[in-house]
Amino acid sequence: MGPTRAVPFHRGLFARRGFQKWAARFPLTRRLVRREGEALFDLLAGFCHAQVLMALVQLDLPARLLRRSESAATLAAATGVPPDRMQVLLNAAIALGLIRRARGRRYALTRRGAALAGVPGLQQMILHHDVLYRDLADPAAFFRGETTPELAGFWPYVFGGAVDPQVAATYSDLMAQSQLLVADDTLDAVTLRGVRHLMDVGGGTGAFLAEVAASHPALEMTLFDLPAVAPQARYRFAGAGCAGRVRILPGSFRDGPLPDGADAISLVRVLYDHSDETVTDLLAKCFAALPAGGRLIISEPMSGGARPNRAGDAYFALYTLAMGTGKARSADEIAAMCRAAGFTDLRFPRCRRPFVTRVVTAVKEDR
Ligand SMILES: C[S@@+](CC[C@H](N)C(=O)[O-])C[C@H]1O[C@@H](n2cnc3c(N)ncnc32)[C@H](O)[C@@H]1O
Repeated sequence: MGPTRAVPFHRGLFARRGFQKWAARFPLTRRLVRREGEALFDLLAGFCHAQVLMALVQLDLPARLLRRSESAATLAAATGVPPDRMQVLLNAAIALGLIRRARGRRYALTRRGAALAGVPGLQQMILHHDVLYRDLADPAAFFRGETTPELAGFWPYVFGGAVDPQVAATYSDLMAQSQLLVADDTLDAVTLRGVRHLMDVGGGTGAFLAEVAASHPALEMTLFDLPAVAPQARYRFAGAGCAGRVRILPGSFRDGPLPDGADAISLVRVLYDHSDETVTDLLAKCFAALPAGGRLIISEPMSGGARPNRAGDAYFALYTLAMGTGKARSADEIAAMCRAAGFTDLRFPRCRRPFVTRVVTAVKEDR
């Protein structure tokens, strides 16, 4: 047996109980020790925090408390939760900054709680986490790749098979609800000046194009998505008064070339669902479909790459791993794949909320 590798000095020190005890009292280190301890405890308790969030949403408390403040007894009676247990839940929600005590022994939402009630798609997102929870129940086995995650079944289209319209409606609704924030942030980050015709590939039920239509009245648009999904966009475009400007093309980007005619293509939350092989093929098809000078806009949550971030690397990376085929890629990885497809002028515009989406743009060079 070879010699055991020594634990680096300062890490070894921090791991020692005696040092922790001393450092927790010593004036120059006690703040650091407390901060580190709290951060570690927060990680340890994170799954309870998430379940408090889930319980609030399942019991519809954010919507109730958005309307008016309520007493614990009223909330208990309305939800079928015994009063003493409702009190535990309310205290937990107060501790997490979602609920506050209001006058007359009532409870109200904080600003964060109001955002939970009002941000489109957030509650649906939380509710569908029951699946991901089950998938992560044995995390070591999950990371070893020894489990069969359920989440893959929730998003059946990624495997390229036929999609049941009922199932498609469920996931399209979840996507459409959460699309509004993504659309806002994407449109803030990129300019469509000079674009004549935008094709949104994997555009779902049209939430992104409906937002684009509102701010770009002269733009022609095409929505391309699977036959079980794309036709649903009709209703949204009719409601948004832009049906005359949008062509809806049902099809699969796995099956043949993409339709041409657009001078810009957007891929919003599409790449991270798919394997490198599928993404390579899709980017090549985007390149082929665009004219010289055409633009590509990619918007989705991304990994931080060499500098991992909480949203991309401690959430979306696990989510896409559970889906089985997807992958949270960094902006640099996506840019490299775009270059390999022939695109140039790769840009990384700043996004307002990188935990919602990040953007990479590219151009098919005008030779
Ligand atoms: C995660 S959703 C994103 C939808 C929308 N862009 C958004 O951000 O809300 C991915 C979309 O890609 C579509 N999609 C998946 N595979 C596809 C394929 N092979 N051809 C066309 N669209 C596909 C799905 O139907 C779905 O609408």
